[in-house]
Amino acid sequence: MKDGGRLAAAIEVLTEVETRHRPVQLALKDWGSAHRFAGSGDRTVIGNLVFDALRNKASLGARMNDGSARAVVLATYCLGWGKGLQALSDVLEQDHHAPAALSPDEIACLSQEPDSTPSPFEQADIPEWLWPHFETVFGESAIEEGQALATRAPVDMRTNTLKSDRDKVLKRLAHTGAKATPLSPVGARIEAKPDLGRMPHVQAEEGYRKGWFELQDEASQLAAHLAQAKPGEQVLDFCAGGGGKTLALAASMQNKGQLYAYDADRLRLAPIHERLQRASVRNIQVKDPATSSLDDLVDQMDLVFIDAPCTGTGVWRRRPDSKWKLAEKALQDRIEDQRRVLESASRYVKPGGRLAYATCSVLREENQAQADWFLEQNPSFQSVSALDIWKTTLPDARLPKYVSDRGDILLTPGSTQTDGFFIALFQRVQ
Ligand SMILES: C[S@@+](CC[C@H](N)C(=O)[O-])C[C@H]1O[C@@H](n2cnc3c(N)ncnc32)[C@H](O)[C@@H]1O
Repeated sequence: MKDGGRLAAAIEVLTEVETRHRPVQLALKDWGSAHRFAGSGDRTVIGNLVFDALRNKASLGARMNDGSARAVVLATYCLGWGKGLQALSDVLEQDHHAPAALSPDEIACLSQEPDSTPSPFEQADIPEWLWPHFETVFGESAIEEGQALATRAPVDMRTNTLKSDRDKVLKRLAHTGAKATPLSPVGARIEAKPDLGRMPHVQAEEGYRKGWFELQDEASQLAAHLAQAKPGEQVLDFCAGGGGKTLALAASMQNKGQLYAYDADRLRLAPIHERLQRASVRNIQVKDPATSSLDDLVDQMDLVFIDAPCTGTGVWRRRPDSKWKLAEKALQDRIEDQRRVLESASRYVKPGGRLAYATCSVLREENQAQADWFLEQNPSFQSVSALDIWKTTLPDARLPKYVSDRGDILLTPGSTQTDGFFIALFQRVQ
């Protein structure tokens, strides 16, 4: 395929996502199945166009005076990827599979800066209703943080220290350009490639199959690290889902002590078994909500980890379609879910034990406000500074920018080049 056909395909897929509310990965897959002649290189470019158009939909829509799929895909190619107006015009005119040639209005928008400054939410590439929420959290950096959430994410991996070490993983992945992550002591990173670039499929690597590393963003690695699960402890991962944090906690525990993985949704737990096996985790009991109870764990845990259900505003780099689907009602629902989870999970912490609360959201309502609420409701818990643990256990890592008075930490793409992630720690004092 030439770029003209790829642009047409990207517009078709994006239209499908927006008008029929199809998840972007599914829409891309369906397009691929219906167009078998397209090679893997074509699919990569089409996918990159669709994802980048979604990431920058508000700013490109403002620039084009038109938020349609055609307008934002053409603007992605011309402006976002820096191909320029001439190259875009040539591509549209020389390929009969290409979308229609540029209109005079489109040429005008693509060739000159707009007369008026776009609104802050458009510059930040976030939904309008979320702008005040971003301002509350980030103040003067709100546009910058929104823009960082609209960039491509790297591929981050966590070394499974039960089976390997970071040097060995980096050596094995040398051909991919993987480098040590700057903050997590067990992380490896392949930087995002620009424009047409394709990211390597690291799950096909021998090291992955052997369980030497897991795919995991550096922020998630740091959240698990800050919880400080220790060998010999009794630890409950209360929202274990597919087991990303469970595996990191197990590695910290060096397979010693007892780790329990629970999730209210048994379907979400399903992938955990295969992952635990590949990673050689042995000190674990998976608690299926349909068949097992946690009653005997009440007041028994040294550490309970809550990777709470949330709006996912911190992972928009990876799921840009979710950015435009998020509704205020969903935020309210997640706030209620989080309170329910905090109330239930905290019952398992023993006197003197710890509770870790994490979300992949950047919104105050889901983060600091929930930590405030929990402390108000539960006088038997007090706050523990995650920042102090960062300082003592990550002495070489730059300090995070967004830290609350209590020492709760918010990581962001703009400040730590990670996903957006919040972590607060508590200790049960009585
Ligand atoms: C952010 S996801 C967890 C991701 C997972 N920890 C990982 O690292 O792959 C949040 C999880 O919380 C679970 N959840 C939601 N409400 C819950 C509840 N009341 N009790 C336990 N788990 C709950 C959801 O099913 C979902 O799997």
